[in-house]
Amino acid sequence: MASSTEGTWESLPVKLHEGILETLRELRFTHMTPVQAACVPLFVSNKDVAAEAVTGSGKTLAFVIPIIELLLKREEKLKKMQVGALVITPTRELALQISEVMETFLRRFPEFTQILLVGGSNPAEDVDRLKDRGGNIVIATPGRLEDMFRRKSEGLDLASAVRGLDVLVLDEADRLLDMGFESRCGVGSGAAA
Ligand SMILES: Nc1ncnc2c1ncn2[C@@H]1O[C@H](COP(=O)(O)OP(=O)(O)OP(=O)(O)O)[C@@H](O)[C@H]1O
Repeated sequence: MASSTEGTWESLPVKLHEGILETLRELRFTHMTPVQAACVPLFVSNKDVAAEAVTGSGKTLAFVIPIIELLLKREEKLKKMQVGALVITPTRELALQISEVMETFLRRFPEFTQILLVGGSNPAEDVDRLKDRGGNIVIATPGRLEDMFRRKSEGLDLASAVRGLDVLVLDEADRLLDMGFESRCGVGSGAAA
């Protein structure tokens, strides 16, 4: 378990949505970890954030909570095929972990859908899932994500879906860059962890 600080979630200068605070109480996460205390207020205030922290320091929540907060602040409701947040992470295991944490918090925000796009399954199934259910929050590994961007002939226009993106998170950005991600995608604003 991550080591926590003296700061409670309620003590942040930016007030978190009650639905998020309720989930935190349910998880018995009373205090923030240092990386959460440093990142959440900046991220929620629309600042670009780059964080470096050791494994197990609570990085996941440092971006999962701001993603939901920022999507809640949007003036226009996200449509089914509109991606508001994109999280790119180097491995399937990390993507799955992030998606599980996101799922826990989204239980109180059923208005947002999330989709996990990772290798190891038939890409045609991901195309169908995306076309069918859409995804306001996409959690992906780089290879499968790139593949989904090339599926326009199958009726999936992911490039248009990400046009109004509010948040981009590059999880384990150093590993993503080692994988050659930089040469394939333009990196926009958001967070790198
Ligand atoms: N504020 C908190 N209070 C108590 N436990 C927490 C808190 N934030 C996160 N945790 C727990 O600490 C553990 C580590 O958190 P997390 O997986 O987010 O770390 P991480 O830095 O992203 O790790 P990794 O580098 O493996 O991705 C998880 O079990 C998580 O549920």
